[in-house]
This record gives sequence, C-alpha cells and structure tokens, in this order.
Amino acid sequence: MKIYHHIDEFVPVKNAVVTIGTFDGVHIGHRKIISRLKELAAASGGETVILTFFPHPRMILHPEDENIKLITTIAEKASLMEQLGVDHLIITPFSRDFSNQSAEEYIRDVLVKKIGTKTIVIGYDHRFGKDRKGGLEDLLRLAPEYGFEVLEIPEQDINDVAISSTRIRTALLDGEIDIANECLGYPFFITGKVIRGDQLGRQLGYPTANLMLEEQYKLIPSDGIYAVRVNVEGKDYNGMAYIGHRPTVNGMTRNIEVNIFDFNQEIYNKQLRMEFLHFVRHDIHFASLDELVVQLGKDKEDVLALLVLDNPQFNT
Ligand SMILES: Cc1cc2nc3c(=O)[nH]c(=O)nc-3n(C[C@H](O)[C@H](O)[C@H](O)COP(=O)(O)O)c2cc1C
Ligand SMILES: Nc1ncnc2c1ncn2[C@@H]1O[C@H](COP(=O)(O)OP(=O)(O)O)[C@@H](O)[C@H]1O
Repeated sequence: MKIYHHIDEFVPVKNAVVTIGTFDGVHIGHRKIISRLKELAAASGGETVILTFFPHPRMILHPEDENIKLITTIAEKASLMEQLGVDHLIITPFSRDFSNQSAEEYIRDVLVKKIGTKTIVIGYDHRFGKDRKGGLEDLLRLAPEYGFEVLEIPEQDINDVAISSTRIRTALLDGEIDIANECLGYPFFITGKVIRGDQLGRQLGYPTANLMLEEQYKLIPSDGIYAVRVNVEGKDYNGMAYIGHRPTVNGMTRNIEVNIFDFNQEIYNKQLRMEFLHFVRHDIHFASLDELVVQLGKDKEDVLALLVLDNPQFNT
C-alpha cells in the first residue's frame, strides 16, 4: 500500500475506485466497504484509493482538547488498511483551503484531476465542499460530464458503520472488551514505548513494563485488569495488563502496565504492541502490598483460565 501525506503527492492511477471517510477503528462496517471497493477494482482492473483526513481541524485548533479520542491512531489505521490490501491511502490535512473549495471545485480538482476517480463509493449522507454544501446529488449530476460512476452505500450500512464506532468507543470506556472486539473484527490494540516506572514491580515478583503511548488522542480503555497478548520485537506473549492510578501505592499518574508471562528481558525503550482480549476485574485499593501480591497471583490464574477458554489447546 502506498501512503501519501498530502493530496498533492498523489499521481492519478488507472481506474481509481475511491472512497472517502474517517475509518476510525477500521471495524467490520468499514471492512465491508473496503471489500466492496476491492471487488469493484478487481472487476475493472483498477486500483483502490481511500481518502482520509488528518489531523482533524479540532486537533489543530485545540491540541489540548482531551475529548478527541480515537480507536486507532493514523499509523494504526494505515497498518490495518494495508493488511486489508488497500492500494493507496491519501491522508490529507483538513485545511482551510481544502474545506473552502466549492462542491464543484472539489469534484473537478480533487476527485477527477488529482485522483483520477473512475468509481466513487460513497455514503448517502456524505457532505463535502464549502459549508458542506456538496453531496451525493452533486456527484450524480457531474458524473456524466467527468466520466465517473457513483455507487451509493445504502443508509443501513452507513448507520451500521456509525453505530459500530460509537459502540466500540463506549464499550472500551466501559471495559467491555468482548463487545468492542466483536464490532472491530479483531482485538483492540495499543502501541507504545516501554518506559521506566518505580521499579517496584520486580520486588513484588511481578515486573510490569510501563507503556507510553505515541499519540495523546488514542482512546485508552477503562481502568482495570485485562488478559492481553503482547508483541515484543516480533514475538507474541500472553500477559496481564493494568490500567489505573495504582491506588494501593498512591500513584499519581494513570499507568498502562503489563506483566508478560514466561518472559524475562529488559525491554526499556522498546516498542510494544498490546492486544486486549478480556476484562478481568476493576482496580482495587488494597490496604497493603501483601494483599496486592496475593491478588496478582489470582489475576494470573484468572487470565490463564480465560486463555484456555479461548483456546482449549493452550497449555498452561
Ligand atoms: C495484573 C495487575 C493488576 C494490578 N492491580 C492493581 C490494583 O488492583 N490496585 C493497585 O493499586 N495496583 C494494581 N496494579 C499495579 C501495581 O500496583 C504496580 O504494578 C506496582 O505498583 C509496580 O509498579 P511499577 O511498574 O511502577 O514498579 C496491578 C498490576 C498488574 C500487573
Ligand atoms: N515478565 C516481564 N514482564 C514485564 N516486564 C519485564 C518482565 N521481565 C523483565 N521485565 C523488564 O522489567 C521492567 C519492569 O520491572 P519493574 O520492576 O516493574 O520496573 P518499572 O517500574 O521500571 O516498570 C520492564 O520494563 C522490562 O524491561
């Protein structure tokens, strides 16, 4: 997959089959649209193109705005689309100039001239151009003149897409990982760098790699303990993760930590990818570290039991 960080970098391709959208999470609804795109491209000997906007204007105007939380970072989105076999991903900033184009200019200059659109797959409610005045009706009106075809994504499918994104965000914030994963079609994951903590974990017998996320707009699931799968330097491990303020030790920051099973390596500054499989329990304020350690032993048993349920062949 080729990635372009501005629409101007794109060189028109043969029979471009195009769709436009945010695609946050690249969930099952998005996957359906992407497979449709691929079928159309295959049938016409064309290439699939996704146009997405990043950063969102709200992110530029209010970088401190804590409310913008996305299921996937732009890098994660690109990697998921690549796995799905998308040919071209254009990530263009949602600038003032861009949003000030009239609907007709947008169709002519962006879709036709810059992308070379032959087929556009678009939701019934998609708006574009200055004051969001453009829509499906403009695409249909100008299609014969510019020689492209318009395929409308049915209302039901668009609603499914919107419902899924909201549902996934809510589920993650409620610790309902199973629901989020079902809507995503793959396990929710985060990526980050291992940073130093208080070095207390190893003394408790449970070293925990502390993660620093790359992007502050990434949605972090609710506080609690999770069964996870961790990828370090290309290898997968099981583990138990913790998200919270560590009330037992009066922690000040919201930590994301993971104790990796059957693992004993120093991995400070390494990149780690963590998939969330199940929610295990809520955060607890223990009266002593001894009680926390007893609970950590139980957590490990609970996580291993969940992994056996997922995969009866799993050998603890
Ligand atoms: C599976 C798991 C469950 C945890 N549960 C709790 C908890 O319920 N309450 C709490 O205060 N801290 C909890 N912690 C966090 C520990 O307090 C933390 O790992 C310990 O303070 C070590 O921190 P360090 O990595 O900064 O050295 C948990 C950690 C793990 C890995
Ligand atoms: N099984 C393991 N799980 C997680 N981290 C481990 C493990 N074994 C060794 N480590 C290393 O130990 C560090 C965690 O130990 P810990 O005492 O909790 O220190 P810190 O407070 O700096 O995270 C990790 O960052 C990693 O480099």
